[in-house]
Amino acid sequence: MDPVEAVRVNLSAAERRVASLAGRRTVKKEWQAAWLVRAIECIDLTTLSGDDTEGRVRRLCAKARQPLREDLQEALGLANRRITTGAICVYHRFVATAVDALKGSGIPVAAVSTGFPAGLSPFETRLKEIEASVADGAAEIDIVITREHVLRGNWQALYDEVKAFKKACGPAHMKAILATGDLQTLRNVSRASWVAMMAGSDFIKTSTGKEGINATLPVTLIMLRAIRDYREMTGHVVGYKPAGGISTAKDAMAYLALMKEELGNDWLQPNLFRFGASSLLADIERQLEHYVTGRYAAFSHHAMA
Ligand SMILES: O=C[C@H](O)COP(=O)(O)O
Repeated sequence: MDPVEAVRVNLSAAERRVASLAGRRTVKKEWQAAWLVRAIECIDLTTLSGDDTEGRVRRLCAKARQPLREDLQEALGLANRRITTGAICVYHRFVATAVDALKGSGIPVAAVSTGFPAGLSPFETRLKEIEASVADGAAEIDIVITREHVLRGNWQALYDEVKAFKKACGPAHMKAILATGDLQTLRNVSRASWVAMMAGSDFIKTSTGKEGINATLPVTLIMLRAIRDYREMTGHVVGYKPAGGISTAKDAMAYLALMKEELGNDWLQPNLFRFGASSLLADIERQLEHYVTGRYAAFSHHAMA
């Protein structure tokens, strides 16, 4: 736990670094369109509502297969490119439905398991939920950590928990949701990131989307630096997923710029970067339509599910 104990974070430097982002990097016209297409390919298209239904999940899967209207894709000169979202993200109950709806597409299904969003159901139940999601065909499992372990500084307990979740995932990729809005300090965010990576997480993810504060750029900076330092120390490459409240093309551009500057182009691919988002795609499609036609469509023209 030495690297975990050694973590220090300079809050004002992190805020300054993030604040300078918009002034230093502007991406316009065809470059912006290209970045937005890449953003689409990195979306975990998500529905995590109490009123989710099989019908909604099937419609979302159809959208994941064809996230950009054909005429827009053609106008962007991408008619021959197969564009899909990075994954679909659903509750365990809808994994089998999504796997069926995505058959033949190669699009993975991610399940939020382990008593999402609070992660407070019995430990054995959480392990069984992971196993059930994998058995139903989930290729990716988004686990939630026990925040109390972080708040009490019980890093060994956090490590043991995440390690057990990873084992239960078997061949499925594991994304560890840190629920950063609950962790009180950026130092805790960094320490939890280290522990989650040491315990074998394939991705670290900010939020469930249900905390009071979800993904932010300062939190992202801290998590990306942890990923970078962890790679330097161990050679292990870990992906990043900001989630919750990312709903505009402008937000997406800021995250992509930070990824590029902090970790480089390798992290601008769906194997190492995902947006967890339910409504981001609609705004990106709207911006791309504006780029192609010069007009903005109503949000309802780009309905999600
Ligand atoms: O993991 C994904 C989040 O739950 C989605 O959050 P959002 O609905 O704010 O986009």
